[in-house]
Amino acid sequence: MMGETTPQSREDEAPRLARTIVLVGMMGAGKTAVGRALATRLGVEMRDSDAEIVASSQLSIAEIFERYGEPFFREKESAVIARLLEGEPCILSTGGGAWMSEGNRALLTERAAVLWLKADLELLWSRVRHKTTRPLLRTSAPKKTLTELLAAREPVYALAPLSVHVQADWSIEETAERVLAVLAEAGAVEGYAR
Ligand SMILES: Nc1ncnc2c1ncn2[C@@H]1O[C@H](COP(=O)(O)OP(=O)(O)O)[C@@H](O)[C@H]1O
Ligand SMILES: O=C(O)C1=C[C@@H](OP(=O)(O)O)[C@@H](O)[C@H](O)C1
Ligand SMILES: [Mg+2]
Repeated sequence: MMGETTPQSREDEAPRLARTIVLVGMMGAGKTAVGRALATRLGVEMRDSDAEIVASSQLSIAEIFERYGEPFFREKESAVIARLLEGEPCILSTGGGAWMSEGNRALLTERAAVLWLKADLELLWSRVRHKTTRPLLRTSAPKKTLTELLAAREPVYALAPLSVHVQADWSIEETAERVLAVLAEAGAVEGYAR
């Protein structure tokens, strides 16, 4: 009968990505964790530019910075992002510095739906302070370094077309739901019903 929803047609109406969804934002904002939850929620692949670089080089991010320096890491990061954008639409979590490159911004803006996970300093600090995995914070005053990085980068993150201001009392799942709602509103995810 017309208008009746069969199981098959419901399946056809499952949320669908119009383009790859890219999460940008500071270290500790939750790009990797929320990206993973988002991908599970949508039933699509989740890729993380840092994880791709680690897998292909067989070195940790910290080791890459130590041995070859940040410019080398940034080259790899840009190459990984360009390669992943060639594939099927997916969730792509970037490293915090990826969006600082004008070339990356141009490519991502053209080819993907970019969402900034905005987070305040104290929340970021609470999430990164006990980790040793982020070479840029291996300074004598890491909180000051994080503060300065945030101040320098925030105007650039603000160029992202979409954003969600994450809150300390949101779970990873709840954050993913809120991100999804913003993406659906922007038309980046089709067929999403809460
Ligand atoms: N509600 C939350 N949203 C995002 N991350 C959270 C949350 N609660 C705890 N975390 C933790 O914060 C840390 C930083 O998250 P991560 O996804 O690595 O950030 P990023 O990739 O943006 O640097 C991880 O250990 C993550 O599990
Ligand atoms: O902000 C940055 O410049 C970086 C963030 C890290 O990723 P996360 O943002 O996922 O921690 C990682 O790419 C590298 O340590 C550099
Ligand atoms: Mg990450």
